[in-house]
Amino acid sequence: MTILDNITTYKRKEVSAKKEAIPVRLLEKFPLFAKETKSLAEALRISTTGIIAEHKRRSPSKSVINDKVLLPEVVSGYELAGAKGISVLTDSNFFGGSLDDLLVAEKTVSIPILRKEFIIDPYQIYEAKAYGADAILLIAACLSAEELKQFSFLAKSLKLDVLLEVHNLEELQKSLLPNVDMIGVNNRNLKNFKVNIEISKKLSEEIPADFVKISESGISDTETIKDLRTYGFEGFLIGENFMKTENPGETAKAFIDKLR
Ligand SMILES: O=C(O)c1ccccc1NCC(=O)[C@H](O)[C@H](O)COP(=O)(O)O
Repeated sequence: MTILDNITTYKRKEVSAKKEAIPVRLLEKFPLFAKETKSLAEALRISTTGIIAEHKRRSPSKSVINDKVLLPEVVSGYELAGAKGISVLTDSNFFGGSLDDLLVAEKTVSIPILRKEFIIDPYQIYEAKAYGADAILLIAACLSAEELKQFSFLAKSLKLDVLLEVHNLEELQKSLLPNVDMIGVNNRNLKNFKVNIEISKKLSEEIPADFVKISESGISDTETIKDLRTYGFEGFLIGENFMKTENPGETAKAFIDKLR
């Protein structure tokens, strides 16, 4: 069993309980369901820095990263620092996040917000919309080719951008779909948690230019970003490197200033 197997098994139970508590027809009545979304992909395409800064309290690989800082301070600090998008982990069991985090982030910043979740059911896409997300993450390792097609279609019909995460060529090949805006290469091996930036570089040439290329995980210095840009990457998802510090917003600012 990998960590992804554990997470998705847990998610299936969680989602089935949530569907009972708040069915889709009620989610559709949430005020934010009618919100006009902002495109994360567009924001990255016109950006010179391309940072998506993540709110991440803890993780399976690192345990507690930072449970002291308050989310509004973190996300407003990220926006002030010049991040082009905010990623909010909404999983509670493994990452210490919540849908309330998404709501608070939506109220606090005006840049696009990615709901970082392990999506295994269309219900979670409706939930993302109802709680104010502008974009969702789909993970190729968790979904069949048919599910990727259906879930990305649903997201686009709700005006949400789609970031599709891959770890290898096989996953990439089933992910090049018309309703996908961004392809994210995850540098973290989810079997042993080792990070290897070479994975992004290796897969970069297989990603057609109509997708925004994003490199995810384990990025801790600006030299890596400058290098990844030469491979066509326009977005960089960074969590732990900012969150492990006392003031993630200030850390992000110093980081992003070096990229200008
Ligand atoms: O971060 C983990 O330990 C992890 C474990 C299992 C599944 C997913 C995991 N992380 C989710 C992410 O995609 C990262 O939070 C994101 O790419 C940022 O990574 P980092 O900059 O290394 O915090």
